[in-house]
Amino acid sequence: MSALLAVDKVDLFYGDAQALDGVSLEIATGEIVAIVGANGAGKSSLIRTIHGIEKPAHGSIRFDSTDIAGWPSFRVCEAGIGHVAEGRQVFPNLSVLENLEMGATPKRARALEKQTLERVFTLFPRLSERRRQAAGTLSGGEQQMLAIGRCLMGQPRLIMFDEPSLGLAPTIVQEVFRIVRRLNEEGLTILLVEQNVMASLKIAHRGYVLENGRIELSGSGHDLLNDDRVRQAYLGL
Ligand SMILES: Nc1ncnc2c1ncn2[C@@H]1O[C@H](COP(=O)(O)OP(=O)(O)OP(=O)(O)O)[C@@H](O)[C@H]1O
Repeated sequence: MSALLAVDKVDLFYGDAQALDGVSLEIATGEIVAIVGANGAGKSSLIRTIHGIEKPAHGSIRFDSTDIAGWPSFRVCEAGIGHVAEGRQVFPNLSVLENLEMGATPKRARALEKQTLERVFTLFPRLSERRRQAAGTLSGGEQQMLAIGRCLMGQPRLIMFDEPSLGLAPTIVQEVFRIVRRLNEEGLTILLVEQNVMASLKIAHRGYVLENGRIELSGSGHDLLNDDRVRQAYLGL
């Protein structure tokens, strides 16, 4: 397996507190990989470290064979890693269209802006209908679609989703998972952090279980769904 992203022995500290402890994982081109873990296990910290928001104390993060550990976020983004952050981070006073345009910051994305915008509007017709509307007046589900659309505008090769279904109604949650799967079918590689463990392992090719900042278990989505420890701790079965 040739890894698109390879995280190797990454340690992250907040002051004296260690949030990631020797974390290693790989994602191959074309995979959906899920990260599962309890509140505070370090899932967001992992995504934020890959994205250059947090700086690891040790370890390497190789994307397409280049070590990007410690790079600032804009360079990580330029390299082709997109991040749909927790909590639907849209600019509430800007229109849908302006929010989308702001996503096209990497150089190669600017050149393709028109085509990508059409792709986003095909994927999310509601955003097209509401392109002049202020983002802050969209429903929660529409804001999540906008956050995903804005990320796509940056032409990423890998998208990291941090809790994309958090706080959304069940039908919208299904829609979010459908979109994640569709993006993957269209060729995007995906790292998915979700509190909806059942749904995320169902669509994931592989998954990792993170506990107290350490990877404790890994396997195919199917094997993890059938693992007694996962079933007890995360599925309440
Ligand atoms: N900016 C910060 N400063 C200090 N400690 C932090 C900071 N961000 C996170 N932590 C701590 O690091 C640990 C991991 O937090 P993180 O948010 O990565 O976990 P998580 O698995 O994403 O949890 P959740 O599912 O609740 O979002 C927690 O103990 C948290 O309190």
